[in-house]
Amino acid sequence: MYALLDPQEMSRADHCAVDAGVPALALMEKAGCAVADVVARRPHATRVLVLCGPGNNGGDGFVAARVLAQRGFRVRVALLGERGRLAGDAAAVAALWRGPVEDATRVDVMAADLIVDALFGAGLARDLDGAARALVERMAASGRPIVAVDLPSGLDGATGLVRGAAAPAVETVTFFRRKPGHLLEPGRSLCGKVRVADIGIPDAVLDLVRPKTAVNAPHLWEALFPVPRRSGHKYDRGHGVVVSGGAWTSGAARLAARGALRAGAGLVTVACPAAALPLHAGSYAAVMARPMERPADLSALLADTRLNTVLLGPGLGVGATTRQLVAIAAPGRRVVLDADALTSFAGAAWSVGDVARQAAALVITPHDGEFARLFHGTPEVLERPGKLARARAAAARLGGIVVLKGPDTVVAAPDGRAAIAENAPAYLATAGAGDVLAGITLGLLAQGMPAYEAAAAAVWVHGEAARAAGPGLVADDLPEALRAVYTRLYEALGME
Ligand SMILES: NC(=O)C1=CN([C@@H]2O[C@H](COP(=O)(O)OP(=O)(O)OC[C@H]3O[C@@H](n4cnc5c(N)ncnc54)[C@H](OP(=O)(O)O)[C@@H]3O)[C@@H](O)[C@H]2O)[C@@H](O)CC1
Ligand SMILES: Nc1ncnc2c1ncn2[C@@H]1O[C@H](COP(=O)(O)OP(=O)(O)O)[C@@H](O)[C@H]1O
Ligand SMILES: [K+]
Repeated sequence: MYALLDPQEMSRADHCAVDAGVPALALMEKAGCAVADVVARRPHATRVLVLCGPGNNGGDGFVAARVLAQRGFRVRVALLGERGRLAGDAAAVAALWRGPVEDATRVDVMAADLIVDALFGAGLARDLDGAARALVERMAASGRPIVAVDLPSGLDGATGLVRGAAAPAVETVTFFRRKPGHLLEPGRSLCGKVRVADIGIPDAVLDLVRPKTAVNAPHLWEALFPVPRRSGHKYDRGHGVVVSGGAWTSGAARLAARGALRAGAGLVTVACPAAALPLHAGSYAAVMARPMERPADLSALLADTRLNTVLLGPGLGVGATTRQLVAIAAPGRRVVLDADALTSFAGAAWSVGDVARQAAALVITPHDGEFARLFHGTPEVLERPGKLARARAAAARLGGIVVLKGPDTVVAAPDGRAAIAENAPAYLATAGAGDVLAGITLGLLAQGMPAYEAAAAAVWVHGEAARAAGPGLVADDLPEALRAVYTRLYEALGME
């Protein structure tokens, strides 16, 4: 359900299934039938044009065409490439198609109510160009509803990036499990509704394939989610510290502190310049505000070892003082770096690697801009194709957890595990939402949750809180909306 397989992993799953005795042709038949089922359920589609490519994606198209014709649809098939060059299972199923096979480079895409895009799927090997690209562009311009087989052709299943061109589908039928490209933008927006068809690959093959990417959902972290115990007290639930900027920029730290408390931290202290004290004290009475005029004041505050989890960044200011505060906070503590704390290390990712080595745990929560600044001059991270690979490379480079935010937030660990979020509504992109996320992460870390799971859980509950708050959301609503999310989670996790 939740595993995401890149094309290589999917190919391994396919081979494992065949080794276990499932005939490859049967997989293709089921795949094509699943596509036909989806097409048959679409409204007003009697004339169906199936565009088949030269590989097995095209094979699925031939099966779908045959099944739809048997069900009474008026089906035309057009092939990109020469029929004589079809091989293996694709050639076998093409031979079962009794109707004409048109030349896809010349076919009139407008003479159809619906187009089945079976040109390229997992085997996309390079950017589309020439006739293939022109065909995809004609398909995209046709305005006809498109049902994509496995992936919209031209979309890279591993990265979610478009290679040359891709036509937006109304529905995409994929097989066995979804692929990262179905969740990562722009892929997600191009796929339309994604349906996963069971084609007879046994779930047990996942034990052999061992995919490292998953949808971010409670299954990943619920076993480690901190649920209050009847016999517990607040000190069991950690003490988080938010390091705040001055009065004018203290809103970000206030949002973070609220997020941390609502996420279940036992206590939250804000360390701030004196001018910001009344603002913090008046925000949530439950937040404790402590004066911090100079970095030494933070050292003094953190001398109490119970304050073992610290967030730095939101509204903190960019520069040497922030770097100094990070250096004070990191040793032996669980640390979240966001916003200004990341920009303070622009082009110096190695320094953040040092922070990770000193800290008990490190989570960074950049958006794309902060990520690009931090890893400026680190091509082995920035030049990786796609958000998932970049986040993974960054986590490996730093030795810490990377939360690369956006509509498709990726959480990545140094060991290669990664989770992609799919529950964030578009209206979550609002000023201060990221500050609340950093605070929720702090709150979960303070409660002792392992860093990868804490970061993934924070992203998920943040998205759920946005949905619970609904359209018109402002960041201030998010900590309040967490209550409904926690109520459901605690119930599901069996709170005493
Ligand atoms: N795995 C499974 O369990 C199952 C998989 N199934 C299905 O198989 C699909 C994968 O099939 P696949 O591996 O044959 O690859 P596919 O996507 O058809 O493309 C390869 C062809 O495209 C060509 N080509 C590539 N890039 C190109 C470009 N830019 N421009 C032009 N040409 C390009 C490439 O040519 P070449 O690179 O060799 O020159 C080759 O001819 C998968 O998506 C699913 O639908 C199902 O049947 C159920 C079971
Ligand atoms: N298009 C989008 N759809 C859903 N969520 C989004 C989208 N764009 C951004 N987000 C989320 O909104 C939040 C914005 O955080 P950030 O960029 O740090 O903003 P701020 O600094 O204003 O808090 C992040 O949690 C991010 O994942
Ligand atoms: K396709």
